[in-house]
This record gives sequence, structure tokens and C-alpha cells, in this order.
Amino acid sequence: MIIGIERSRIEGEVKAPPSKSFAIRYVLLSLITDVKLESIPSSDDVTVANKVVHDLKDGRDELFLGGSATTLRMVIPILLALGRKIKIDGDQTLRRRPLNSLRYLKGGKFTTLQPNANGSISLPMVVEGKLEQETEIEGWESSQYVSGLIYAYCILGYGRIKVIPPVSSKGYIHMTADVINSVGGKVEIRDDVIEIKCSKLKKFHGSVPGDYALASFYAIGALITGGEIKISSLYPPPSYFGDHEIVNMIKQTGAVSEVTGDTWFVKGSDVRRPLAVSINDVPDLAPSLAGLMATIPGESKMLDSERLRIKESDRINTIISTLRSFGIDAHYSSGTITIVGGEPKRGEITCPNDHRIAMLAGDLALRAGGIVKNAECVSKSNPNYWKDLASLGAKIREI
Ligand SMILES: O=C(O)C1=C[C@@H](OP(=O)(O)O)[C@@H](O)[C@H](O)C1
Ligand SMILES: C=C(OP(=O)(O)O)C(=O)O
Repeated sequence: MIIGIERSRIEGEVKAPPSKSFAIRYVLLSLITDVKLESIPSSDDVTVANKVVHDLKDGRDELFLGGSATTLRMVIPILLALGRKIKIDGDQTLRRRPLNSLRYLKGGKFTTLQPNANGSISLPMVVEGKLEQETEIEGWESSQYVSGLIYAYCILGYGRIKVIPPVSSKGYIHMTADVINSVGGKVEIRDDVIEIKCSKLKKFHGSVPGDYALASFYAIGALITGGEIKISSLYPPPSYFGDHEIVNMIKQTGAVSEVTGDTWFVKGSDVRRPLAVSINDVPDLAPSLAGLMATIPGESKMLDSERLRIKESDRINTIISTLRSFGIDAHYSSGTITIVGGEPKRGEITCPNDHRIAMLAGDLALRAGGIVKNAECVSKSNPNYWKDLASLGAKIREI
């Protein structure tokens, strides 16, 4: 799919896209207790998670994880809790994602079926073995393993995890703990030790809340085109640091940005301050933030950005190359992406099999005009992205 966008003003009201992270957690929760969702999001990753659960319940011994690393790194500990020997594979983007932290999971055996040059653990592989009751695991590579271990120990009834610092994306671990605690589990996070106790869990009957990181592409699209926007169906920002922090980050630049109830209101102002933020705990905010930083005069910085290299694409390179395609100067050094804000020029990219990079290009094109090829890649998390932009005033067409 090739999408052409002319300079537009984004404004109005829109429902936030459903949260991929909450949706995958609720789908996987159905392996532990009864779950009834008002509706299941149609994004690729949630569809994959749903298929994985059905295949496990049908007793299959092969799973296909598409491009979803959240599903992959959460399911592996669950398989060790279930004591199932399973062959798992994914698409090309998932096969490039590192799984080195698996070496900490004592009791697990991971046979890589296409050994790579550096001998690291990767897909396709066979997972077998039994999870030990206490585990330590490094926290740097991904929080998703820790989330999977919380589910795994809930299945086993009890477990203890020592997370070796530094711990990345901590908010997602709190999200997982909140989901299990909401159905009667007992997940206690004390510094770097997590203790899990689960007996008979309650049923879960509810809906998937909106996604702040995905919604931020709409908010920033409005900001950089002079509009104002209300985005509804979001969850009240929790106490821990997570993707909802985007609300405050946008406020720090001088814009109006506030959540009332389930609705986020965003409007630009005459004040445009450059931003310097660490994204190690909120990596999914980097692509949308890049679009905002691109239009704020001065140097903005995204610190602690090393882990962006191991997402669906090497996002350090793909964020910088996308910005440069729209005439914005950006560079990387020692963990920091520096963006020199200015006036984007008409640009064109081919989505590098990374949904959030296509959405970054979409936002920049709303300001300056442009073209996005392989635009269907947004379906990994938000298949309605282009349609939502059109409903908010984007001059957009399929070429
Ligand atoms: O647990 C989750 O739902 C997620 C965790 C994050 O990954 P890392 O923990 O690897 O940063 C994030 O990038 C991903 O999109 C969703
Ligand atoms: C990295 C992402 O997802 P995952 O890790 O689940 O593939 C993402 O949604 O940007």
C-alpha cells in the first residue's frame, strides 16, 4: 500500500487505538483464568497472541509468533511453567530480535534451529524444560521476560524473580502486576525482587483501554499542524512511570496537554521548548516524540536510546533516516539521539517493516506533505491509523 499525504491540519475528536500491551496481557491471561473481552483488537500482534493461546489449548506443538516480541518473550516462560516442548518461530523482524536473557532461565532448554554466526539464541527454536521456582534474570534487554515470568509463576502458584539491574521498561512490569492483582493474584514488587502468589483467580470481564503511545501520534499530528485534539478511551495515568508520561512530556514543551477522566486534550501554544528525555523506560514513545522534536526550534535529545536498536527495526537508524528524508537533521552518539528542530520538507519513505516508523513518517507528512510506501505495516499495532488520520482532517489518499 502506498499512501500520499498533503499538508493538513489535524483536529477534532478520536477514540484512542486499543492498547497492544493490555490486549496481549488479557489474551494470555485466558491461559490462567476465564477472560471475556468486550472486543478483541484486530492488530496483527493481538491476533497472533490470540492464535497462540488457541493453539496451546488445542495441544499443538508448534507456534508462530509473527512479529510480536511481547507475545514471544511472555510465552517462553509460560511454556516452561506448562512443561510443554514447543517449536516456535516468527517473521523476519522477530527472528532478528535478541533472546540472550533466556540463558538465565535455569531448567529451560532452548535449541536454536538455524544457528547464527555469533551463537546467540534466536528463532526458530525449540523450547523445552521446566521453570525453577526461583529465577534471576537481567533486566536490561527487555521487561517482557519478567512479565512472562510473572504469568508463569502465577500458573505454578508461587515464584520469586530477582531482576538484575539495570531494569528497562519498568512500567510494563507494573502493568503486568496490576493485571494479575486485578484478578486476585498477589504480585509484590520490592525493589528488584518480585514475589508472585496465585491461587484461585477471579474471572476477568472487561475491555481493552486505549494506548498512550499509539495515541501520541494523533496528539503530535495535531500539535505540529496547528490543530487541537481530544483523544478518548484512555486509562487514568497510573502512579508508575510509563507510556502515559507522554502527556507530561508534551506539556514540558509548552503545549497544553492534560487528561481529564478518560480523555486527553492537546493544543499547541506560542511556547515551543526543546525536550531532553530518557526513553529507556518508554521506548515506544521515541518514534512519535521524534516527530514533535523535529518541529521545535533548537536541539532536543532522547537519552538512553541504545535499546531502540533491538526493536522491529534498528530504530536509531530508522528514526534518523526518516527525519533526514523530511529534511530534519538528527544524529546519534553515546546513547543519545539529538534532533535539530526546524521546518520539515516534503519527504518519502518505505516503511522498514516497523509500524511506528510509518506513523512517524505519517506525522511528518501531515506537516510537509509526503509519501509512505509499505504503509500497511501499521497494522502490527494500529490498522486504523490512516483511516483515523483522515477522520481528523488529513488530506490523504492511497496511490
Ligand atoms: O510488555 C510490553 O507490552 C511491551 C514492552 C516493551 O518492550 P521492552 O520491555 O523490550 O522495552 C515495548 O517496547 C513493547 O512495545 C511492549
Ligand atoms: C517493540 C514493539 O513491540 P514488540 O516488542 O511487542 O514487538 C512496539 O510495539 O514498538
